[in-house]
Amino acid sequence: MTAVKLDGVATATAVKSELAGRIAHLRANGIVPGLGTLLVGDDPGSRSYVAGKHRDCAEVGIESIRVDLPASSTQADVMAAIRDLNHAPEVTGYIVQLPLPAGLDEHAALEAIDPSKDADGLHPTNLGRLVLGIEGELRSPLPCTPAGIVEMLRRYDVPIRGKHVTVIGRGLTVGRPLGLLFTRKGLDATVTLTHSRTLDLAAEVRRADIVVAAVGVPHLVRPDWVKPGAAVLDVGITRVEDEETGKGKLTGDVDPAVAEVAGFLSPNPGGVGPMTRAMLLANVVKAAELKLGG
Ligand SMILES: Nc1nc(=O)c2c([nH]1)NC[C@@H]1CN(c3ccc(C(=O)N[C@@H](CCC(=O)O)C(=O)O)cc3)C=[N+]21
Repeated sequence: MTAVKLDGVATATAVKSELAGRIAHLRANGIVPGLGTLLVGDDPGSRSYVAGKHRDCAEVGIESIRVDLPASSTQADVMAAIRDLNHAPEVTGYIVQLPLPAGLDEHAALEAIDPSKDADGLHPTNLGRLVLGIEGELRSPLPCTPAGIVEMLRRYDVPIRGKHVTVIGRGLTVGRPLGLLFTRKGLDATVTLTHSRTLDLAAEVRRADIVVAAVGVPHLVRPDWVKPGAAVLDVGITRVEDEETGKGKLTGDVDPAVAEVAGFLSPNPGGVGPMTRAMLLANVVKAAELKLGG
């Protein structure tokens, strides 16, 4: 058996083309959506992610505003930049690129974001609304990677209700909010949220209909861990050296041989990453529509 590929590039393209129409409607009504990014320091990975977000915005008609601070910035510098973004009228939503350089307080930075401009859905108010599980159309942004995973599963008609989901990793941006999202009314999955102290990870993965691996351990998930036919989403990414060429390359958390057992598998790169970026754009559009009163 070979798994159906959960194609994040194609699915993100579909999401973006749907957003383009909504953006045109906003602009016709005098609202120009604008995404701000705050990048502190010069980590090459973070720089390239931020550059990608600005390219995505240009593609769909969202303005983008880039704020870059040096690695030597103090907490006060970061907080001042956040205050400016909160007040900038052309910025309808923004993100603080994580991780911040060592020594800076990420929680303080996230808490200072105006929740109505929180394009990542990581402000405590928005995470709190996710915990509260407000029914119906959610009026607050969802964290982008969890939202992208659910959107991808929906578009491939992968059943979720009543299914067993095993999430590997309890981090702020993926595992922790994903557990909350999958167990909400309407999605109704049963979730096992695992982490580095889980005693028998293989057993927790074997019982899952949907596996989400978000830890950054290359090829952690082995084919003999996966229930035949399960959907496997490979989120974690690690830069490793290619043994033959000596060049850097990206490796996911899932052994590629899992494709022989799984029913659905997201490649990495080309899977959840592009969906994360598409959902960031969706959050910006949603926030701008709320401004319009939609
Ligand atoms: N405030 C904040 N919000 C984030 O959403 C956030 C963050 N900080 N810090 C870092 C992580 C990581 N992240 C990725 C998004 C897309 C790809 C992506 O599109 N990757 C491509 C490959 C890109 C490449 O080649 O480097 C792919 O999977 O196909 C990767 C990683 C968002 N993050």
